[in-house]
Amino acid sequence: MESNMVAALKNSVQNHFSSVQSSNGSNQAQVNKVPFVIGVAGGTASGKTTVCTMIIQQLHDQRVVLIHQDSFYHPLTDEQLQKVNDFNFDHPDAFNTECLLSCMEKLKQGQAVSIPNYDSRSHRGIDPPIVVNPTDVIILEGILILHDSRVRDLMNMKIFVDSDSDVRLARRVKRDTKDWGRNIEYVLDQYSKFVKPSFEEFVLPSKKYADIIIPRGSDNDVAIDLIVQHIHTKLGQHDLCKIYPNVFVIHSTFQIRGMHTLVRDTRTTKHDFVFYADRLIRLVVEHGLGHLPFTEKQVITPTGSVYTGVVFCKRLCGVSVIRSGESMENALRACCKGIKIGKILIHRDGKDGRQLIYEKLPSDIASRHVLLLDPVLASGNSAAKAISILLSKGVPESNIIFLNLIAAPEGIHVISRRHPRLKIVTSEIDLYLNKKLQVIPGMGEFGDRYFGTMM
Ligand SMILES: Nc1nc2c(ncn2[C@@H]2O[C@H](COP(=O)(O)OP(=O)(O)OP(=O)(O)O)[C@@H](O)[C@H]2O)c(=O)[nH]1
Ligand SMILES: O=P(O)(O)OC[C@H]1O[C@H](OP(=O)(O)OP(=O)(O)O)[C@H](O)[C@@H]1O
Ligand SMILES: O=c1cc[nH]c(=O)[nH]1
Repeated sequence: MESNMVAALKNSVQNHFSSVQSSNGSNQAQVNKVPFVIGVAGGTASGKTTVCTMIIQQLHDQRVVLIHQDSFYHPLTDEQLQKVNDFNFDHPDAFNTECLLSCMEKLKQGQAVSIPNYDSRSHRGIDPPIVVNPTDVIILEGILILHDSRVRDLMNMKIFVDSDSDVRLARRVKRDTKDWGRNIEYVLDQYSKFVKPSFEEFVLPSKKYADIIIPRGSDNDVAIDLIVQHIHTKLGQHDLCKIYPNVFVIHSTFQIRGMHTLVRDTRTTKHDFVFYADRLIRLVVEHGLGHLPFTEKQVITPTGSVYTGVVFCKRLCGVSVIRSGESMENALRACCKGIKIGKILIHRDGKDGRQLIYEKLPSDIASRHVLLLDPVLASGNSAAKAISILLSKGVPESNIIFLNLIAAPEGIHVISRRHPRLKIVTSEIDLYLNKKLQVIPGMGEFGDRYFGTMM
């Protein structure tokens, strides 16, 4: 599982790295979009194909491709063909999963692939193969598509279509006899000998990996609407937010891009840098606070009406990483009156080591939600050290919200992989980290620019 995830992440970073010389000679980032991959599994005749078709229809403004796991059946040998009635088409070994993985790898890298055109009458691939072009959304459909962890790891969303087994059997009998011209005895024999046992042994256990289970299959319009809405939201996000559900980038507007343009401009004066960095920090802090738990509360308004609202989470504190993180304290204090703020000082020790020099944290920090403050996430070494200190004090990982202004993909990978339950809230994700561990394009040394200590 880990290795595939790492491969997917490397691709994502490579995509960010891939740059071309534009006509005016400047270095222009060419970002290949990583496709959003949806897996749709379920028992035979559960309605997977119909669910996929409905999703595709509703995603009409996106480039979507549907890939069937059936295309990756191993072609039967002459010997197997002679005893085809004894062949188990419902066993994971019937599929060439290596071929599926290699096709997916290429598609994720933005390359077109030829997938086998499997013919279920001859039980072999026929010419010509099917050419699949890279798209924004790839839907992988098949009874056992959630069975192999390597295939699951490619997916951003896993769906299981859960239809009643009697309904499925009835549909299967009808389809196999009417559409495929099969003999009823063979259909029922195949069902009891292979389809049902394999469903119980392999298909049903894969349901636990699904993010969404659709009861009643394609009859469930509400579930399909929700799925499509979620896909639309995810497609509008940065690729890293698709990979890591706990990474949040504040919604970009021209106003925010304008502030970023100012803080990133090397000619910006210290005074303006502080002014615009503070404005951006305030937005990140407000956004981060939005990830804290709330409880419902009703109040009476001056018109005598009831307003149903929420109460802010009370048990929280800030922790700033000295020195740049201290620039975020004012914004947090302005939003949360009287909030306790702890401090951590980490010294750069060698290329990637970080050494704790000093910490002063609230004594009851373990029972608080922690807003960890550091405007730049570069290699992730400082953050990793700071987080390890918080965890050692008993703060649950899921209680930490790490707030920063800019984040490099490398830092996001390090922190999100190590701490999947922690949330990262940032205002922009940059392209990459250079050999000097500077964020590119970045904003230079934040602390020097903010505190005016530049040489
Ligand atoms: N007899 C026979 N069965 C096959 C062959 N290839 C696939 N199958 C069967 O096809 C089934 C997988 O397809 P289904 O999930 O029923 O097909 P589907 O049309 O995608 O189903 P839904 O869209 O969910 O209704 C497996 O249970 C296999 O037993 C074949 O060559 N011969
Ligand atoms: O992700 P990393 O590679 O660890 O880099 C990020 C760290 O670098 C900056 O601090 P710096 O060490 O420059 O200290 P400063 O805040 O005193 O400027 C920044 O504020 C982070 O703490
Ligand atoms: O680019 C970088 C990297 C680390 N710290 C910064 O302030 N800027």
